[in-house]
Amino acid sequence: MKAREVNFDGLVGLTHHYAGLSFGNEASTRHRFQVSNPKLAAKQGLLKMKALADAGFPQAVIPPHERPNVPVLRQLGFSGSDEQVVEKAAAQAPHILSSASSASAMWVANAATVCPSADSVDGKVHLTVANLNNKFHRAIEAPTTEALLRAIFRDEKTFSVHSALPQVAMLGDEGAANHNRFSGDYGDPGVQLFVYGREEGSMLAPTRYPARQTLEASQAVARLNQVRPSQVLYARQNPQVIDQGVFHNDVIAVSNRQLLFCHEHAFAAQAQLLAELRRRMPGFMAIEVPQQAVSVADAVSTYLFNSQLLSHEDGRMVLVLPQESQEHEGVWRYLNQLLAQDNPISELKVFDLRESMANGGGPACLRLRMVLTGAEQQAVNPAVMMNDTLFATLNDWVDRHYRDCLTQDDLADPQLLREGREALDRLTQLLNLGSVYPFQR
Ligand SMILES: NCCC[C@H](NC(=O)CCC(=O)O)C(=O)O
Repeated sequence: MKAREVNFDGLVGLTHHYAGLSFGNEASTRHRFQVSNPKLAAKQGLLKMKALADAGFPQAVIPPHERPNVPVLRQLGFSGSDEQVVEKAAAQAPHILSSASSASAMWVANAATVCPSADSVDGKVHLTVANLNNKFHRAIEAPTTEALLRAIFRDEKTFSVHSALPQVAMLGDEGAANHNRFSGDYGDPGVQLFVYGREEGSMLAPTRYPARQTLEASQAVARLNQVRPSQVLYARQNPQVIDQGVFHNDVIAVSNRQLLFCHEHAFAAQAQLLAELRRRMPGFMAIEVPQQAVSVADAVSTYLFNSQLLSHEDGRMVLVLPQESQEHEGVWRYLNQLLAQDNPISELKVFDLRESMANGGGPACLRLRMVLTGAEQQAVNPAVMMNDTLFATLNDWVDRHYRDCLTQDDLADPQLLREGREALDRLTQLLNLGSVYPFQR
């Protein structure tokens, strides 16, 4: 069986809410304190997974994390019973409770960086968990992400899961959202492009918003993942677009096989980067969208580039987009021109992901892509693979356990903590994960 790309999507957690936690992510800031609908959010994500699985793209699911994160609240000095810990945090530091309750683990493009076996020195599939150091609510994801990935990629002969880098700013790592892999067939050796926003000691950095990914982190991830040095390339993000809200590279660029679809202002020294890719990757093609056709601001508000580029077996590509890019006249016009032109993109698929989008997470943020050979696919915990049965099971699970309305004040409710644990305990059984959450240990 040929190697395929399998997309692992994050399942939205029960405490999905809008807290404005991500400075530099304009959607997050704009929707602060709005009322969220966790049930709808989870269902919107499940519908995307199911539709793509039905269209023939291998699809799997990664579960949410335990929230509120009581161990982290204890680490910050809140004490007593679990309920008292939550109650005290709500009274004394509601923003901390919000961070400890964020469902941000749903954006699994930031869970890890993946190296397929075709690119690694030891021939294993490598995953390095991201430390997400730039934001407190995201930095706390790493330990549970690691436990979940180990429960899904259990077979140590096939997979190698690496812990997150040390939690310091110099090693800020945001995972696959800043990583592109180019290849011929998926199973061919590829070129891995690591994109970073800043480098220790360098003044070349954005001034308004933070650059989350560092070169030092990217280099460490490439080492841990055993990417053959001849197959690695590093490129700096254009700091000016970071300052316009492009907090991850996947907000301004997406790639698949030999194709890079990006904005003309995505990278610093873009012309040199594209020349290098052309030199290294036979058949490389770039579609650079000019500012004149789609401005950076419109790219950020519609998430045109936070799309998924997926290959059908016959080589045709589908662009999976959020509804916001269909609703924008200019962006939609551009997309239809793109379809008519000579390039591999032959189809657009549009999804309503509004709940996630309002926190700055589009179709690409919600998935971690992995190139796997047939044997490697067999080695994945089969219970996480999306199919009719799992889709029905998870929808039913969501119906039973999720609320359809959540505000900041609700986070203080000790009942929410109990609901979450009950639901996740059930989920670990449904997905055959064993004990992965702190409350289960
Ligand atoms: N890849 C998309 C990630 C989106 C994520 N948003 C958030 O965490 C917003 C959470 C809030 O503001 O409630 C982030 O910025 O890392």
